[in-house]
Amino acid sequence: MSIDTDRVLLEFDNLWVHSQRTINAQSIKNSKEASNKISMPYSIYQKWASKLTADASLDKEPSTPDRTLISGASGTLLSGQVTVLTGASGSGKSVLLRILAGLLPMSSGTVRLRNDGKLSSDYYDIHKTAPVLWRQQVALLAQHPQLLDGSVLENLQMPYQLHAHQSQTFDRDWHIAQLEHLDRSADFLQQDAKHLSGGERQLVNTLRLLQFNPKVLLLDEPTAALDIDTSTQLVNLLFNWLHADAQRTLLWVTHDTKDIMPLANRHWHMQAGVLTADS
Ligand SMILES: Nc1ncnc2c1ncn2[C@@H]1O[C@H](COP(=O)(O)OP(=O)(O)OP(=O)(O)O)[C@@H](O)[C@H]1O
Repeated sequence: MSIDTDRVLLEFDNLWVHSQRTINAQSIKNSKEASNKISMPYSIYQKWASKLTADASLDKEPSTPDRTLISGASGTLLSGQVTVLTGASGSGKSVLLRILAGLLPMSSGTVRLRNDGKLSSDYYDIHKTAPVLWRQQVALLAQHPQLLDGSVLENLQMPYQLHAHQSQTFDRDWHIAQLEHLDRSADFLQQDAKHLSGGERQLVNTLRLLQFNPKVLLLDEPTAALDIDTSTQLVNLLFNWLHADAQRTLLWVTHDTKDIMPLANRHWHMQAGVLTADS
């Protein structure tokens, strides 16, 4: 299948992100219009959109000076590959991931995702794609997962109530097969999410994302708070997912250069908002 590997799945070009000024009247108007069009986006999108409305003074200059968070970042994510992103705290790694996931507005630049569907364009453009559609394909796994009250099963099924996933069917057998890889029986589905350990919460959060088959998975230090065994299980889960389909890619932010770096195909580094790639 060499024809399918090393293809560009996602590319971003000349991304600039500034604090404050990125939140302007036009970006709010665009986000509201996009939100209206898709009728029921993820709650995180709604929270973000309402925060923009509450925080931003639409036609006024920002009250604090502009700060450049990302300076002209460009890069490509290739199919079947793991790209590791390192950098000091505060260098802009999480900001880059949230931009690529469509969770933060950028000041300028482009992000494009390969489209193998029957639409006329070969790529989805982040600026022209409904956020909920974008996030189905470019998913962000954060360090601290948010679970709802209820069982593991209810947490996994919850996204199917959203408009975006109403045409899809929850696949219990797929989850049970994944749980077997994680040394857990089907009984795990009935556990109360409130009583899960931090590691178990992360596993549930990961399954909740993977069940929708994203093409691009953005990982923001997902193993940072986990013990070694759970961390190993999560890494195995993520690599099984990556290798199950040639049209997938991982971008992995980590400070753990000992365990994760040897698994990487490529290494990027962020320093004060400037992204560089090892040759
Ligand atoms: N929405 C935002 N608006 C303004 N500034 C932000 C926003 N999000 C992050 N920042 C700032 O951008 C800088 C980079 O933050 P970021 O979270 O990307 O760092 P990081 O490299 O992921 O660090 P760490 O390794 O500690 O997680 C920080 O100074 C942070 O305060």
